[in-house]
Amino acid sequence: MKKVKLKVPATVANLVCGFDILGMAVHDPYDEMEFRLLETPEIIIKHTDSFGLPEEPTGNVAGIVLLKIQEYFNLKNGFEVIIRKHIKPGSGLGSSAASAAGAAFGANILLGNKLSKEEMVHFAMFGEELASGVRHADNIAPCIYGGITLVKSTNPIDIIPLNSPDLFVTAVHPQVEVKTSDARQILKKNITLKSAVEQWGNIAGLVAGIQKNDLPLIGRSLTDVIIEPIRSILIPKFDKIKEKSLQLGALGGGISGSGPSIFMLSEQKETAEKMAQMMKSVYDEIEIESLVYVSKINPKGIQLVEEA
Ligand SMILES: Nc1ncnc2c1ncn2[C@@H]1O[C@H](COP(=O)(O)OP(=O)(O)O)[C@@H](O)[C@H]1O
Ligand SMILES: N[C@@H](CCOP(=O)(O)O)C(=O)O
Repeated sequence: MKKVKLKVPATVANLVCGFDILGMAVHDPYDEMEFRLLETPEIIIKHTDSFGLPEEPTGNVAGIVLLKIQEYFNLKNGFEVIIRKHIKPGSGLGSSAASAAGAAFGANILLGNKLSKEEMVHFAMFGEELASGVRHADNIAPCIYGGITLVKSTNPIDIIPLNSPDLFVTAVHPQVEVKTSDARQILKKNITLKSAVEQWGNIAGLVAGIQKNDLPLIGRSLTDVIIEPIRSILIPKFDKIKEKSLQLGALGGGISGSGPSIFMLSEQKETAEKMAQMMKSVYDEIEIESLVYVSKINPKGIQLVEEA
């Protein structure tokens, strides 16, 4: 019986302007996943965390991904997965993507690395479909590839790994739940050509800034005229946190994924830590509990920590 242990990182999707196409992996928080290949065809999911997530394979994003892989390879084997989740579900930090991407990655190692990264993304997207109703890959891709990725297309899958600037990421997760599925439903289905043109400018500017390591360009491209004005209404003190972060020296930032987490990028650790303190105190003032993370962009993504 083979065993694989993984460290699966949180991800920040959208990077403000790149709805459903841009994302980055961070070092903290991360989930731990342990896989065993079984002689029998069952899929067993166990959670050793306290989030009360479904353990039946069809209700858990990891289970769905494993079922699809089992079906694709016509396997007689099954899988046992033990998940210790530290990325809170509904945080906007890619909690569902971590389990989905981790499942594809872990199963692939147990099966002798038969899948390409694109194929792992393909299977992991079934997990995102279960969580949010949509097969988006902007969290899954950076989880699997590491660093910052551009999802040029999901059909066919075309993932462009971008550079990983050496930046700090401060994230705050106020303890109000925003489900990705709900945060998608409130979005407008149509946008004006004027706002599309503005957004294209921001996305292109951000990708150019990342590739050229032009930090001021990254900062001024972290602007969203389409999604943020609608979703930020669901996040208490969003404007205040953004304004104060910029005053403290953030390059820029905004909603992480579909929220409620907010992330900010900075060059200096000191700035990142000051922002974390400020974010916590803003939520303390209004008696909303919050979790704060000071981390860096994670160029590697999912890490294999043990194989036996
Ligand atoms: N293994 C899992 N990890 C995280 N969420 C899961 C898992 N399995 C099922 N879910 C469901 O997915 C949803 C959380 O996903 P989502 O709203 O996208 O949160 P996040 O933004 O943190 O990824 C919840 O409804 C949760 O019950
Ligand atoms: N592009 C998606 C990203 C969702 O990220 P999550 O971390 O909130 O699951 C969206 O914005 O809906």
